[in-house]
Amino acid sequence: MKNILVIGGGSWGTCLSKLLVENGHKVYLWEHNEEVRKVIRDTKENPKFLPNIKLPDSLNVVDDYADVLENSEKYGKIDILLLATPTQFLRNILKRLKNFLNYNIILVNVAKGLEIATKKRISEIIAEELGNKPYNYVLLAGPTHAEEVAQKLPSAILSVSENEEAAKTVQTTFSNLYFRVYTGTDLMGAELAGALKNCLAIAAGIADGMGYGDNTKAALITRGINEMFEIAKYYKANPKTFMGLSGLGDIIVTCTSKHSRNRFVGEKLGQGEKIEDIVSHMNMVSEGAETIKALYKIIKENNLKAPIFTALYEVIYDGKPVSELESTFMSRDLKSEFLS
Ligand SMILES: NC(=O)c1ccc[n+]([C@@H]2O[C@H](COP(=O)([O-])OP(=O)(O)OC[C@H]3O[C@@H](n4cnc5c(N)ncnc54)[C@H](O)[C@@H]3O)[C@@H](O)[C@H]2O)c1
Ligand SMILES: O=P(O)(O)OC[C@H](O)CO
Repeated sequence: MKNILVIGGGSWGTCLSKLLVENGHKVYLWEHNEEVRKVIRDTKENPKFLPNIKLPDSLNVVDDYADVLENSEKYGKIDILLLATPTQFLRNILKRLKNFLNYNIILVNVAKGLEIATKKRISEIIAEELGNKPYNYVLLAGPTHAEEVAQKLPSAILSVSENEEAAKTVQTTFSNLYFRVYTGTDLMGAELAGALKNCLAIAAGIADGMGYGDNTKAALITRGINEMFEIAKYYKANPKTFMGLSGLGDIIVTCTSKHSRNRFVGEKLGQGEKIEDIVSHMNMVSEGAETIKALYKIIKENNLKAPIFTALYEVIYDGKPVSELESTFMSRDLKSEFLS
């Protein structure tokens, strides 16, 4: 049995808290939104972020994560700290959290994105903010929508870390008969794959929203993966990771699922809605709509060949019509499939 503190009670943090309690661990959940915290505590449900799912009675909802880390005699020593906070909010959490990390802890992150202001990956943000605090960083990423995991529908995910022992500890802590965890070591590849697939899912959603068929979407996704390889090459990430659970697996689910927030944003864009209106009516986060801002800068500054991602940014934020995505995709010079 492990003592686990979850920071972030959105869909995924709530779902994983449930799973961890079911796996026999003691779980403390802190959620940013005070009203949501109260509702989870009082009703053992999270209707805002994970509706129609009963949460275990023994899930502990806390009002301050710092209190849990500071009072080990009351809560027990925390073994694993699970960060389930969207990318753009993470740095602020870390700035406070670092004051309470005083022994070696496993830090598991489940967010997938790049920080807009710095273009950094989450492991870089964490390293920057935590400095020389002792921790082992693990990313848990793969094709896992909270709505399905919470219903115990069989799912698989990757526990990836530069520290293999930490990845294995996370594997055994989270695995059960409906949640199969594999281990890996290519942290950068998995981080990039998770961040970029959210952008690709918006493009796939645009194709849905514009009324195109399965052929169009399959072609768009495949050519998008080709652009992801270009970006992986720039980062010197292992392209094999892009074909694993955190890459292809998550691309399939996010580009096709009715649960995907990123695909949904694309669908609405494809139907002619504006990004501000779409996101302001969503409870939940679309990481891709934020990450594309950082990705666009990376593509431009480094002259990377990524016409789909470039057109996607320009459609969302530069006022170009959604038809721009189609013309970028279909009307460029004809060429061989693999150029390099
Ligand atoms: N939902 C899923 O199925 C799923 C699966 C895998 C990974 N993820 C990733 O997990 C991360 C968390 O997403 P989610 O789906 O659990 O969240 P969500 O979209 O369901 O909810 C948004 C969360 O952000 C919090 N938030 C809003 N403003 C904040 C602020 N200023 N500071 C801190 N927190 C704030 C909300 O309180 C809430 O917890 C994202 O990176 C997402 O891509 C989600
Ligand atoms: O709902 P999305 O599009 O944010 O995707 C959530 C997860 O990353 C799926 O694995």
